[in-house]
Amino acid sequence: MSRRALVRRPSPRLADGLLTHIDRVPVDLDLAQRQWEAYVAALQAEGWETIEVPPAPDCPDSVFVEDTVVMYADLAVITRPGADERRAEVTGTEQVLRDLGYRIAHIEAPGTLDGGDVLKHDGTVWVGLGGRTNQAGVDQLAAHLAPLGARVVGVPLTKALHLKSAVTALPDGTVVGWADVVDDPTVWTSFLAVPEEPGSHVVLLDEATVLMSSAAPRTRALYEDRGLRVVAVDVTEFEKLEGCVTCLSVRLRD
Ligand SMILES: CN(C)C(=N)NCCC[C@H](N)C(=O)O
Repeated sequence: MSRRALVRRPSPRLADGLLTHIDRVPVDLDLAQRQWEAYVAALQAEGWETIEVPPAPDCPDSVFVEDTVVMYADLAVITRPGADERRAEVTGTEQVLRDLGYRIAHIEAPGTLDGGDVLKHDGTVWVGLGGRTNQAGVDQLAAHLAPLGARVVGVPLTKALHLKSAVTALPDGTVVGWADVVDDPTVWTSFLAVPEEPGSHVVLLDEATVLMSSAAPRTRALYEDRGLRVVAVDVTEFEKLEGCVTCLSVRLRD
């Protein structure tokens, strides 16, 4: 199986990115650029080929490329972001995926859907509803993915920006989350509350390895005790903009 991931370098306007649940604090652009390069290098060191979506310098949040598409098998569902300010970001992602040979579908108005609201594991696709994603967006995603055998489940989300701001899944399907912002943990048969907010976001690099923020050392230890290998990266400048490790890439598996 080839392992490729989309990434998009930070805009010079990164510091103007949208904020919903946290207060604005100064962002160090040079540090953000170095952290992004280290994030890309970490993916590459783990055997992932990275493909850059052309930069979108006028879009402050464009580094958060995860929000522009939902990948499922050979299908790329291009999103319609819930924030007007982010709508222009999808064009570059669509072009790259088209050139790579993926089938393309779109979320259309009145639907809205952000990739950060979509958590996939083993044929089930949970979609956070209540922030950037609406019911029409969930319904359209379900229609696009049904022929591929996916089961799409809308889940309430009122306390965090995106579903993956609140929960992600470990390789064994355990859903890990920061309990304060999880509306209903009973959605998942196996839910594990983690001791630090940045620890609730993992990117699966392979069946035994996760990428996570270095700002959650106790959660890292918890994952290592479960037998996982952890790759940790500094993403402080993106965390200041309500981003996390998942938002900075889109994994393509085929
Ligand atoms: C899982 N997460 C959090 C994401 N996929 N995206 C983060 C986007 C942050 C951006 N400032 C915004 O407000 O859109």
